[in-house]
Amino acid sequence: MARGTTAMEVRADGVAVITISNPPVNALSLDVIASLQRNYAEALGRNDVKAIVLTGANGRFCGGFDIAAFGNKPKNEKPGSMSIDFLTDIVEDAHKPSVAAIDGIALGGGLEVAMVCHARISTPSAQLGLPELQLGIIPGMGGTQRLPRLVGLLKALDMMLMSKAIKGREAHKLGLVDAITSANELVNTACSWALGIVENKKPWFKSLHRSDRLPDLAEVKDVLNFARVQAKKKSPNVQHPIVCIDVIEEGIVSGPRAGLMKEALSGKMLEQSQTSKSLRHFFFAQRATSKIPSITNMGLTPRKIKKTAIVGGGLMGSGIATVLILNNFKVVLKEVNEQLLSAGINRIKANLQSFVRKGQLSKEDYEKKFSLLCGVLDYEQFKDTDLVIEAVIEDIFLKQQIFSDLEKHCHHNCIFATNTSTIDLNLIGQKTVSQDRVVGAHFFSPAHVMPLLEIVRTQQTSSQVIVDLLDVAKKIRKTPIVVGNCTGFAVNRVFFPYAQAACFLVDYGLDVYHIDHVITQFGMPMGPFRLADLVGFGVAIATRKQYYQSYPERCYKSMILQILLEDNRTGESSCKGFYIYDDKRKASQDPDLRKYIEKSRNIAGAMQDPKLMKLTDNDIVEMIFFPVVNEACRVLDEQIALKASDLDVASIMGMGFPSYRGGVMFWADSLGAKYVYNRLEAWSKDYGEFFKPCEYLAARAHQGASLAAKVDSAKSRL
Ligand SMILES: C[C@H](O)CC(=O)SCCNC(=O)CCNC(=O)[C@H](O)C(C)(C)COP(=O)(O)OP(=O)(O)OC[C@H]1O[C@@H](n2cnc3c(N)ncnc32)[C@H](O)[C@@H]1OP(=O)(O)O
Repeated sequence: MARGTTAMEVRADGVAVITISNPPVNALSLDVIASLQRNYAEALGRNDVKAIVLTGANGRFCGGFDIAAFGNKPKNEKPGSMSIDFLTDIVEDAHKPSVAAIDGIALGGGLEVAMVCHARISTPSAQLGLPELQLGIIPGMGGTQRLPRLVGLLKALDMMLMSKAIKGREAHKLGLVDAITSANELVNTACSWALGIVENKKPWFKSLHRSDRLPDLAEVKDVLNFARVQAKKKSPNVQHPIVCIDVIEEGIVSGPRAGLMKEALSGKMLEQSQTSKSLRHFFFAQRATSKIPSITNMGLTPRKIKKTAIVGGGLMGSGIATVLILNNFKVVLKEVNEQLLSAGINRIKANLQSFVRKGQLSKEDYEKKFSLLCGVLDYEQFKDTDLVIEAVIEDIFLKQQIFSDLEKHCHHNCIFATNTSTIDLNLIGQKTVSQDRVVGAHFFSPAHVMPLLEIVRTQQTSSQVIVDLLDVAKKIRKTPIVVGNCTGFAVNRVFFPYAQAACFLVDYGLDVYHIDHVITQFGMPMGPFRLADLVGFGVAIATRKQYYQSYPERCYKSMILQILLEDNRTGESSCKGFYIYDDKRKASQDPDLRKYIEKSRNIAGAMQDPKLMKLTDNDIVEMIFFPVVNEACRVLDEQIALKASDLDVASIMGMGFPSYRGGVMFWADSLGAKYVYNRLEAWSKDYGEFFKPCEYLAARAHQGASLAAKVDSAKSRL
């Protein structure tokens, strides 16, 4: 079956309107492109056609090249056949003008095709941008050449390197679109404009030949060199931002046709890169998380959540309240006394103000959002809430008490969610009879910033409650992953061996700061020891205990955190942990750390291991992350997570795993299950159970299958 098409209608006034139709975003699939080429050939050949208007069906111009089709392009495709031979030589150089009529979105290839047209008309709210760098590629179809010529070099760099879209109104001010009109008038306005070009009443611009908005060559060099330095600083492990800058430079220095050719050749090379494969995987993986078999395909519609409540105004509770009011939910915040309540409300104010400072919230909106919040000390206001999120400390008895109180004060459809990060939900809901309404809503700290929401269901949680929470996640702009119930759920559980592996290496002779350096070079926002400082040793030790209890056979029990804590080094909050911190929270290495490490090594009875002392940086990365991959395999085997790609999304959005490696499972698959298995197996012989590969991994290694391959034998916990 064809993936989309275009349709052409020739109007009585002589304008051929070509409409791209490929739901849901009118992506340029290979079928759409072939159909567009046929329509153009016909329109240019017909005597009754004076001009062409290009538009998209159902209020969406075009979401760009079909991302799923990258792997399907003909292998021997001539470089530039689309961007030069068709778009430039046929469409832009045609003897009949084309006008793009843009509503909804014009992204990537969508905007590129629009820029080839001789004018663009847009609705004020349409989104225009070249977000290709997010996919590990550069704008193709002439995007690198035409955008700087239409909006100027600085703005074009900002839009491309940051993958930033702009609205129609701003695009008009910048000159990227020629006129703004309503959606109803769009096609008619575009047709009149096209006829205006034919009659010489409107200019016949060819974007590729404009140079009036480009700076002189010396300035171009300066601007691009500065952009290169910034790009290397921001993303040292990827090459495509630098390639993008080089391609832009080629077009300005050697002329746009040379630029187009370099763009085509570089684009082809980047498409095949591991970075692009990883980022494309991440794109689809994010969209797949909310498709839950036997839940989201059962015809259930989400109930309307009007009023929410949070129990506990600490760091997590106030962060969750912030994200809810920011997205227009009414929030009742409950605390146990005036002092804690006002501390919670002040935290929410500070969170909102940080959005105002960044220009993401106007002062007026600040007041509007803040008015959605109501602080309380009892449950009186809970009677008409539709969703309660408990966010108190990790104390099972306290949580049980709160859940039985909720049952007394809330209506019988209210959802009872807990933000616990580790405690078994069955225990939390044990004292209620409403276990079908008990669910985990695990936000990541800071909740108003981190993009992931882990939705935890027990065997009793109703499908309706999951559908409701998925809808809330969408409304508060979080990516949800739905997981089963166990200690640590999916995200924290998968990552518990991360810190333990790092402590193991330190006990056996490696340097804390070297490990953190290697892990940040790999692409994590911070190393495991810097992260432990940030989380705080009190919390880290408490959660570690839960893992020791639940998974004793595969925990590495280092004493280092305990030893530091005993000397009042609690992490960043006390300005002393593995690092020392100045009053601006800047971390520096501490030579004194050595004495604590020595103590930990003595307790562990660990000797400097000559083999470990020879580890390369790559070995260190693998020794820290392969146990994580191993635990992820167990989580999949037990069907705590439904698919490997959910764990990829979770590792990127919850733990900061580099997106350009595709997530922890995709990365492991790029190395091969067999390789991961063999290394873990060898380490487990030398260093014990902590590294022992699980059955799921062993089976895949032996079968030569990928870690993402479906599991048949697993026992579901969902
Ligand atoms: C040659 C060129 O230079 C190369 C390119 O053009 S590369 C592509 C550049 N374009 C992009 O990066 C845009 C990517 N898409 C998006 O940002 C967003 O999907 C959007 C803003 C267009 C729409 O967002 P939203 O309404 O929230 O819908 P969203 O859930 O993201 O997408 C709807 C569906 O369209 C699919 N989709 C979106 N853009 C797509 C694309 N360019 N290709 C293929 N599928 C796409 C999604 O996978 C999703 O599929 P599903 O329903 O089966 O899960």
